[in-house]
Amino acid sequence: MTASSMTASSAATPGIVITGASGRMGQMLIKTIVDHPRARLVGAVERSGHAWVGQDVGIAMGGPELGVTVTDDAVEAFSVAQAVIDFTSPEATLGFATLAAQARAVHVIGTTGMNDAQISQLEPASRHSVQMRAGNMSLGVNLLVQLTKKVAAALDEDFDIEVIEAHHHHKVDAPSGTALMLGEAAAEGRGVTLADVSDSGRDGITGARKRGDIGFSAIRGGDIVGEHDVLFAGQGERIVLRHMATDRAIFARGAIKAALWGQGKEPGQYDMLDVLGL
Ligand SMILES: NC(=O)C1=CN([C@@H]2O[C@H](COP(=O)(O)OP(=O)(O)OC[C@H]3O[C@@H](n4cnc5c(N)ncnc54)[C@H](OP(=O)(O)O)[C@@H]3O)[C@@H](O)[C@H]2O)C=CC1
Ligand SMILES: O=C(O)C1=N[C@H](C(=O)O)C[C@H](O)C1
Repeated sequence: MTASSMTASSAATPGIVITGASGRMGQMLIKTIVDHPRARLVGAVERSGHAWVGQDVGIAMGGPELGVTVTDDAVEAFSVAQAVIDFTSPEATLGFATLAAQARAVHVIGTTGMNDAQISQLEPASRHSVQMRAGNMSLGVNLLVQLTKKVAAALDEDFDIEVIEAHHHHKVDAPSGTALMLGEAAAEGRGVTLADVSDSGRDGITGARKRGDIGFSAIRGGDIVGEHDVLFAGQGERIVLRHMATDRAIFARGAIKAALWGQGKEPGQYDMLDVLGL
């Protein structure tokens, strides 16, 4: 849909499709959109063969009927959408990027664990539609990103920077998308490239810590929603910047904010700092 062909209703309350509808974030997004005054749920996508396909998504979630049937036909679902919110897997997100671009729908990407090649493959789609990607959609983490940049810029390499993250035992990628955002921010503040100084997955006789490195550690356990510390460890003092998520609704609210923010914007790649104006 072009900006000029948008109906008054779609402009006021954009229609949103959720991919990975049965997932932890998929379900949280659906619940959050249903209660949102400025967004409408117009589609729920799951992969072919999933038990939810063909069922009303509200019923599948164990609640009241929502009038939206789960489909495995993303092309059809996206054709009536002004935005697609996508928290799935890297492979799925690459496919959805192309389809969202064809539908000229804003593509909000929460999926983490994408490698550099996969991130590059997203670019062609962003020439045709707005793409908003962030490893964390919460206001708090995006504020922490800015604080991390500032603190890293103020301190020299006498302070060792470590990013420590903890997540639930289902999480499949490490370091988390958020940890990487924080690492990038620390590197930017210090005026270095993260790839040159990143140190993750320490195990065994690793040798002493290299001055200037930015380290990553990952904890996985239970139902931890997401916790991130940025530690600046000096001689005789330590500074810790911390964010603790206790409810996935913070990510869902951020994603919906991004879907609304993207309406009528020029095609291109954006992040949550753009959305929040930070
Ligand atoms: N940016 C942010 O703020 C946040 C990002 N995330 C990220 O979002 C992603 C999803 O997290 P979460 O909801 O916990 O994960 P879940 O495993 O609970 O959900 C993932 C969903 O995506 C679907 N999916 C996965 N692969 C494919 C595929 N190839 N084709 C179609 N559907 C697919 C799954 O379907 P099936 O069950 O059939 O596999 C499932 O419905 C992760 O990358 C996570 O790190 C999470 C929270 C916040
Ligand atoms: O998988 C999750 O759950 C989360 N993933 C994101 C990440 O990788 O940082 C955001 C949040 O921490 C929850």
